Amino acid sequence: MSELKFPEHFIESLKDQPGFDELKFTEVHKKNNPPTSVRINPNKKTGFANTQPIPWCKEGYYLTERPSFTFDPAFHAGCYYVQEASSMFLDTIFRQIKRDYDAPVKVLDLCAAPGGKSTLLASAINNNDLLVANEIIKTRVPILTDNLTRWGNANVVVTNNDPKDFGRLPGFFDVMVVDAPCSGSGMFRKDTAAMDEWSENNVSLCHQRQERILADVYTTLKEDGHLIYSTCSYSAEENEQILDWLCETYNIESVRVAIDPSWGIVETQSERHKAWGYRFYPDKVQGEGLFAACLIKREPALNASTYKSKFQKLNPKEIEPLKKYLLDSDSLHYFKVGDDWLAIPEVHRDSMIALQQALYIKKSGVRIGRMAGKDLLPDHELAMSLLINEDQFNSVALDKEQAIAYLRRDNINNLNTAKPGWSLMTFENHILGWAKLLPNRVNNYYPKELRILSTEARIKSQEPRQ
Ligand SMILES: C[S@@+](CC[C@H](N)C(=O)[O-])C[C@H]1O[C@@H](n2cnc3c(N)ncnc32)[C@H](O)[C@@H]1O
Repeated sequence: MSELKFPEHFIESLKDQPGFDELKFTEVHKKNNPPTSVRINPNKKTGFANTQPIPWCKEGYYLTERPSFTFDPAFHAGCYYVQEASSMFLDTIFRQIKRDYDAPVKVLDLCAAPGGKSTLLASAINNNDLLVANEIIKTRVPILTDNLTRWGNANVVVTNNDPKDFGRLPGFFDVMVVDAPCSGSGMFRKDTAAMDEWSENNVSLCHQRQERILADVYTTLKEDGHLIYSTCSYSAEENEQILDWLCETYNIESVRVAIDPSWGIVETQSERHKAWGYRFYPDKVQGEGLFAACLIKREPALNASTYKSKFQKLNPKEIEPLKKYLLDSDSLHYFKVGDDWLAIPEVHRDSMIALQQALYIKKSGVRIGRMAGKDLLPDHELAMSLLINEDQFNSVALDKEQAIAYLRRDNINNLNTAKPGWSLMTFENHILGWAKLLPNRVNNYYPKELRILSTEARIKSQEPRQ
């Protein structure tokens, strides 16, 4: 057991919290062996040896050991996401409330980078639903877009906005997930450095910021729409007290989530309004600290603004040559950004018009590529997308060594059997990206910014942090 010193006043501040067991909580932090868990992409399935299902998430699994994710091509193909198990509880909440909606839903993930909850939501929604994943901090947007590009869903938009910008879209969303920035105590076991930043004062500052974020974004939720609120903090100020503040400030009701007692999750109620909350303690569940709650807005939203299309009028002749590269190509809306062609399911056309005018969009639907004469210069997003019509492209099956060389953006020659031209590089039937095969060499088009560097830093950064 290693030396462990919690920040001053931390343990005292938790003493009266429901379900808090000081002895067991301290022991589990001393042992410091957090479980490794992954969530499988249901559309790009892959397998792991020796797994155990995570009971509150359909596609979540504990692994008995931590493999080198960096050197696993299936990771880069978007076959799974490395995610802390407690965070996957969103799956239980979302699937439960989704049953109340007959029509397609629009979902906002407000604090989305690096994309753990967004990729979970992308798998839980249907094709006619839409996910908007937003991140306020510009430097954190690329990791979010990369993770969602790998995941492959076409009905996803990534934005880079301040929560108050969503005031331009009153009553737009049916479901809003606010995975708020917090004091981070729930991550102490995995990230002991987080302990240095913890203080009672920081908890109060986080509480104020959480109220501000929720107040800024509240109008974008529809009447009878659901708000899912979560933190990775144990402090009541950031959790149950936020629920009481919401109930006092708005006409909003708490939703009780059905959980199985064997899961070890502690159900709590806020002091004044008895709003339901769900606490994860690492001595009771196989996972890190988390708090989650679900509420439903019971007041009319302001009238939605109307937005007129800014899309260029397109000549159907221009779109025709693109269609063969995509599955379900007649059900898509095509548009151009600069010289690049993009596509999103046609059902989201009006939503795209509103989003384009209200927000700063960083990614929408699938970037297909650009036409050079009659030829398509295909984009990496197309290769990763679930919409790609693979029959239209040559592909080369790489062995593990070649796949890693490709993902490093090294030279990959000796592809003797391959035909010249654009070709998909695959590993065990999973697409990794593009290469252009020339008679005497191979041009590697794997995006430079995604290439494997020799450390594991990139993969670790996929997991949620503050
Ligand atoms: C807990 S993390 C989100 C983790 C993410 N939901 C996931 O599952 O991968 C909180 C996010 O909120 C963002 N954030 C920080 N300050 C914010 C603010 N004032 N408004 C909105 N988001 C903020 C952070 O940049 C961070 O990406």
